[in-house]
Amino acid sequence: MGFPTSHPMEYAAVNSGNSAVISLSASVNGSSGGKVFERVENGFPDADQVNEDSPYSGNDMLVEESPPVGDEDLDSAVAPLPSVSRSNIERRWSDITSYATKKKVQSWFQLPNGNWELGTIISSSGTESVVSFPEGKVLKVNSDSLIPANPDILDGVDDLMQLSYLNEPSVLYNLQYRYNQDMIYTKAGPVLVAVNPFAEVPLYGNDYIQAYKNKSIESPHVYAIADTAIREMTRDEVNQSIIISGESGAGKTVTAKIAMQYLAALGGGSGIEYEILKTNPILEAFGNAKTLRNDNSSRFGKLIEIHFSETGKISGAKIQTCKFIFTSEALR
Ligand SMILES: Nc1ncnc2c1ncn2[C@@H]1O[C@H](COP(=O)(O)OP(=O)(O)OP(=O)(O)O)[C@@H](O)[C@H]1O
Repeated sequence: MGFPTSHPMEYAAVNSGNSAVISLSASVNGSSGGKVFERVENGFPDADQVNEDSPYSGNDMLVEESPPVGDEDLDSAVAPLPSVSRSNIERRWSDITSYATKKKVQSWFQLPNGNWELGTIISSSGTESVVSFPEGKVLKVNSDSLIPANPDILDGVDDLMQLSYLNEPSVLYNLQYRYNQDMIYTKAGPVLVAVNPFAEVPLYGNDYIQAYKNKSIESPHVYAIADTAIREMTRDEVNQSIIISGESGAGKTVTAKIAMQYLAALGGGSGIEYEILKTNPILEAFGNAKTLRNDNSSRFGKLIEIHFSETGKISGAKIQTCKFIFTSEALR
């Protein structure tokens, strides 16, 4: 299976980074403060709970050596490795390849052109492994260059933290798997990763806003992030911030507008929300320009403060802009 390069997709991450900021401020007791996120779990099983086959287990591994064989007899071909004993944690964690071999799972291998290719290890002899790739290609590769792939059952998980193996090709594969089904949003713990579809996707509008408001839908979405922010602001009486970051053309401005639409739908009523939304075209008229990466590239940073009254309704807004200092690359 072919796979794009290490950086196949542009993305914007909501709640991480440093480009556009939407700040929600509650008007209660003058309290203020940013959102404090919980620590991200690493997604690996508890060391006490894993079985003895796992690379996370504290037990030494003992496997035997045998010559490599062909594709046709995978069951008997897999597993033979020289006897090794591992005594420290560092070696244990780095020895995922032999675990993969033993478990007959697939591994990622990076081709010279940067693409990741998913293959099946058919034999391994210490430092070298024979890997079979799609279309009958078989390569002998350095075992250290193999990166474990996740089982098929984890394809397209909502949250990258659910992946057993959290590595670059697995993350890219999962994002692409979801993207192919118009699921452009994926969680990475408290962070939302958005892959720019550069096309209309059926994920927005009143029906979706109502669904996220009623919590009848749980898929990762900017609406869900905005919903959490507004609810936590109301509940804890603490100001909230949504930080949207990504490279030029990743979709930060569009993402900010989507978040503002949700906030306007939930906190609207007085009509002021429409005035806030209407500031976007005016700011863009003066501050955007066409570049190689983006036909409508913001040439300034934005801090949008949305103020809420005690009843949870939007009472005002303040938009601050700041100049960017561009490198020659970014100006193209
Ligand atoms: N959710 C989305 N759905 C459809 N198209 C999108 C979406 N997000 C971004 N796009 C497309 O990508 C283009 C670039 O997005 P946007 O202007 O938001 O990027 P940006 O990260 O703000 O870029 P810059 O930093 O250059 O201002 C948009 O004009 C739009 O065509």
